[in-house]
Amino acid sequence: MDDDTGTLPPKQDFSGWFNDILWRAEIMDVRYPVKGLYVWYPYGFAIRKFVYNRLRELLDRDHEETLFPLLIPEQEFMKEAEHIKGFENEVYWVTHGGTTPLDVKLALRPTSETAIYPMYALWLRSHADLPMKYYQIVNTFRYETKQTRPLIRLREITSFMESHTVHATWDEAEAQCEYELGLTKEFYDGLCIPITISKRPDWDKFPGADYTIAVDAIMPNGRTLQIGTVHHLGTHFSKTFSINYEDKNGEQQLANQTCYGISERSIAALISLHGDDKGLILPPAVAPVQAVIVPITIGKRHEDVLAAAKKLESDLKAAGFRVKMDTRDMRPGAKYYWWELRGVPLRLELGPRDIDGGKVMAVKRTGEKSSLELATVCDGVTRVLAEITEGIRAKAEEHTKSHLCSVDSMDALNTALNDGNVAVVHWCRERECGDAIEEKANSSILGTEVRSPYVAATDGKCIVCGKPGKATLVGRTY
Ligand SMILES: Nc1ncnc2c1ncn2[C@@H]1O[C@H](COS(=O)(=O)NC(=O)[C@@H](N)CS)[C@@H](O)[C@H]1O
Ligand SMILES: [Zn+2]
Repeated sequence: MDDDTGTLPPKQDFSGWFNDILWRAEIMDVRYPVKGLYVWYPYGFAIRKFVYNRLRELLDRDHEETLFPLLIPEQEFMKEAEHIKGFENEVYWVTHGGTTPLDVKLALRPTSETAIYPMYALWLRSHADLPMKYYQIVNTFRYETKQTRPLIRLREITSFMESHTVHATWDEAEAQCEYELGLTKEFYDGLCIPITISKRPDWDKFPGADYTIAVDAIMPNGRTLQIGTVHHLGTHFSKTFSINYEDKNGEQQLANQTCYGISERSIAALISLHGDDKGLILPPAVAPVQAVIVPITIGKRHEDVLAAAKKLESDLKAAGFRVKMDTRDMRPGAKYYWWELRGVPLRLELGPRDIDGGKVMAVKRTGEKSSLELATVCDGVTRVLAEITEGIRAKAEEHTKSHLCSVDSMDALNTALNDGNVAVVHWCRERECGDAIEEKANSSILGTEVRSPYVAATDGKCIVCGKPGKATLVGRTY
């Protein structure tokens, strides 16, 4: 879309790199004239399509997809006290239809509990209707006052997956929370994104929830990004919205609920964790173009090379790969740069010598080169793409592991965070020690009950008061 002026900043300058890559790799255009609202370029939207196709595949094992209205009448939105408190400063209101003032103000959904739950109250009658497990992927609106940033903190969240489930008992709802965490782990494994899972402190849980378990990624600069949350809602909302059912004994029971959300932050983490100084590096599973064929047509064998390249392209497409052939009138080197910037995982270079030898040069976006037999090129490409995936995963795991460090003093905590790490401390879970940790180290308590292969769930002395404490993640967040 934009002619290329200059080059991408080094990834070391992460925020400069991230802002630049969004337009250079044609992900999102930030020039839309409303703060916090951004435009998907077609290429970015194609990445979103593959990422969310995968999310739908996982959700559809256990949920059904629905779609609820965007506009929520004030009286429904204002029903649940904690929910209102949590969102009253973030909700956008529609007050007019044309020039006619509306008799009832309508909220633009910041999340859809108050749109969905009045309908759940109509749908749910008997225990036989349970469990109900529905999700939608919609845009939601939050008047964010912290710094907005494309893909990370938007005022229109364009790709908001929200799951809302209803269960007969608290325990069944808890089992669903665990199920959704497992689904989220599988989703992010598919994107080669290492995650930490932890239970948010009470002061940071979702408004109206019994508890919140969050999924965080450690970004290149050591700050953490919350890329998913699962909330056990208990009967908070079913009380407010009269979501009850007749149990086996004919008694009316309040339902127990969960809700669960993932947004385009998943794509922010994908871009940020895997990219390098040359641009994006996309795991083949979600790459709109998995392999680009570049015919080397310098010299007289022009026709042979093009014919062989066309055959290669059709063979690979027939085998189900997403392949493009680049025959633009450009120097090969300029083509390489163009596709590397867009994170295409594999480049196939085909020249006269390759054809004569019945081979094609396979160049991984992660660096290594190897030559594949054209006769078995589909198996070769399958193997090489799998190697690329494992290379991307290993690099991200190494990054995450090396940015987690255990500390047992406030000084060491400050140093760890200033060095761009996430700290593992012991915390007694008392509010005042929590406040001390957050204030003295300018940090956020991410959570306890930490689940990560790189964090030992040990007990120890609270870093503030010395009383028995639990392993706790502390970081600086987006
Ligand atoms: N302004 C925002 N921009 C982008 N993503 C956001 C924004 N606010 C929240 N998210 C993402 O959306 C997820 C769900 O949001 S939430 O508030 O935690 N939870 C809910 O809204 C619940 N109703 C579950 S859907 C968060 O984990 C976070 O990854
Ligand atoms: Zn303490």
